[in-house]
Amino acid sequence: MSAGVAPFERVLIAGIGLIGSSFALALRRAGVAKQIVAFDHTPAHIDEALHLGIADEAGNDPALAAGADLVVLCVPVGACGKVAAKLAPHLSEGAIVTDVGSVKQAVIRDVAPVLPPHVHFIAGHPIAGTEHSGPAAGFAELFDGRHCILTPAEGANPEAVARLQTAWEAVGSRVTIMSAEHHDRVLAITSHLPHLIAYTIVGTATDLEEHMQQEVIKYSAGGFRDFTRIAASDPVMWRDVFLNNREAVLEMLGRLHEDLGLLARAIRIGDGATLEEKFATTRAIRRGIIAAKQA
Ligand SMILES: NC(=O)C1=CN([C@@H]2O[C@H](COP(=O)(O)OP(=O)(O)OC[C@H]3O[C@@H](n4cnc5c(N)ncnc54)[C@H](O)[C@@H]3O)[C@@H](O)[C@H]2O)C=CC1
Ligand SMILES: O=C(O)C(=O)Cc1ccc(O)cc1
Repeated sequence: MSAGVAPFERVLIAGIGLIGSSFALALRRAGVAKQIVAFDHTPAHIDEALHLGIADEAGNDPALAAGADLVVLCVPVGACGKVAAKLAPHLSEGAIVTDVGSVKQAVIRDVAPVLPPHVHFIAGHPIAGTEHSGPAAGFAELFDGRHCILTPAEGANPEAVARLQTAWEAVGSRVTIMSAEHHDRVLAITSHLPHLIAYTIVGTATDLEEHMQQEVIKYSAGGFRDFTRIAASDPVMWRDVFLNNREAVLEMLGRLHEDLGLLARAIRIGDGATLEEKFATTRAIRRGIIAAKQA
């Protein structure tokens, strides 16, 4: 049991994929959930969650939410509103409802209005994941040492926010609280745009003629390999991220276009000083990230 954290009686994970199953396993590891139940619409995921011992009960009946004091929406961003509406009639008085979606303003827009007034909705996003999906991809250590951002609405119940924060800390995360708008702008540049670039570059390479494709695979130990890992991420999840964080992603994409234009010009006119200066700056940023991780 995690020191000082009162366990939840019944935790409902709605969407027992990579993040849902990892959270369930991490809660178990921390001993902060007496009972874990899974709600999902994929029969194979329900079976796997039971078979792998991720959940004590699992099914596609929204009444599974009855009696839960913590409900975690772990479905793609575009499905959060629909799933919350299904669970809503079964939610207990005082339950904390949260989510793990990669976009926050759209989830809050879709979920908050469909919930009854007797629950506490606090949106959240663990900054931890992989390119894999489904219950079998989950692991208890996923959130260890990783950030988790909570974006409570103004006027959210402070005890509920604190309780949710202790749950994320119990599973190993470092919690930060910020506005949903700020979250969406920060994640647009740090996560959403990098995924868009990876999907694009792998797609562009694949469009090249057959003999080049073989060479792409053969020499993919270079930087391209990292892009292929990211570009293997779940298509539905990422479709929903881009459709639901449209404004911030398009703003960052515009800035990227401008910077790419400057680099293209420097290459065309042989301006080595500009290229070197740019690359020296980005190297310092990378080293700063590594140093901050080690601190
Ligand atoms: N994959 C990643 O690296 C990260 C994902 N996230 C967020 O976590 C959420 C879940 O992502 P993953 O766990 O990666 O996805 P996943 O594809 O592994 O799991 C999603 C689960 O939700 C179920 N589901 C989908 N729509 C449903 C519906 N309408 N009703 C009931 N069940 C439904 C699916 O059957 C599946 O079991 C997404 O919102 C994503 O933005 C957050 C951080 C990292
Ligand atoms: O696998 C990777 O490199 C990731 O970037 C994982 C990830 C994907 C989506 C998120 O919202 C947060 C983390």
